[in-house]
Amino acid sequence: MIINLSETNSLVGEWLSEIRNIDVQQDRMRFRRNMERLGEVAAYEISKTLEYEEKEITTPMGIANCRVLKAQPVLATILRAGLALHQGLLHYFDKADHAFISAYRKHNHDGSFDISLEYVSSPSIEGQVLILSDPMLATGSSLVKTIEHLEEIGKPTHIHLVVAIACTVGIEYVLRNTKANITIWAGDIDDELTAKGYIVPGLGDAGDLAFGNKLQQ
Ligand SMILES: O=P(O)(O)OC[C@H]1O[C@H](OP(=O)(O)OP(=O)(O)O)[C@H](O)[C@@H]1O
Ligand SMILES: O=c1cc[nH]c(=O)[nH]1
Repeated sequence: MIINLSETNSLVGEWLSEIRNIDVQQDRMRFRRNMERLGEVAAYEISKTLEYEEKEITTPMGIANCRVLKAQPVLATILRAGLALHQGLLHYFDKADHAFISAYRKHNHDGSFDISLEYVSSPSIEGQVLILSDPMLATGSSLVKTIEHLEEIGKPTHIHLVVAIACTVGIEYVLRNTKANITIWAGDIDDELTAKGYIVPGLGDAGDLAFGNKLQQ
């Protein structure tokens, strides 16, 4: 299932307009905070799809029947650009365990690139709901490689992918190359991808905007 959060009127549109805007996105703190806010809204929307159970809670005045999560999801993100989005999800799923994966584009001399995945730190994800965040779903190769790797650790019951901007071909690539039960929550979906793998209109380089330019690998 694919959910485009921009298809309904909400503050998501306002935040994305700032994240994309060349005159506003240079304000790194606002850029990161808007990513966090997207993560927060996605967390709330995803929370409606999870399983709950009744629990009796003692208040100073009596007993209240509350509906609480049956199990915490596991939150995972791809370093480094995913950190702000992840922080937003963490604000809401504040009892979750976390997985971190480092993936970056290693550029070849001919201009092509491979995804290099070097660091993985994960709790058990077997039989759990996994929420994997990454601001950009461009070619989809980072997410596919990450999911392949995480699935060697354990098979989640469901994977929620949270992305700020997804590209149509990238979504198709992810859905074609993973067997997992996946829901994609996208802030917005763009149609064009450049030969260098950048989304158009997109937002530019999410990692650099959040944390500064990196040296080319
Ligand atoms: O769908 P793909 O084509 O794989 O591209 C998306 C990847 O690109 C960005 O990371 P980037 O390589 O810029 O690394 P960074 O986090 O270090 O900035 C982004 O955070 C994704 O992980
Ligand atoms: O458009 C894109 C594609 C990949 N990574 C980014 O940061 N931006």
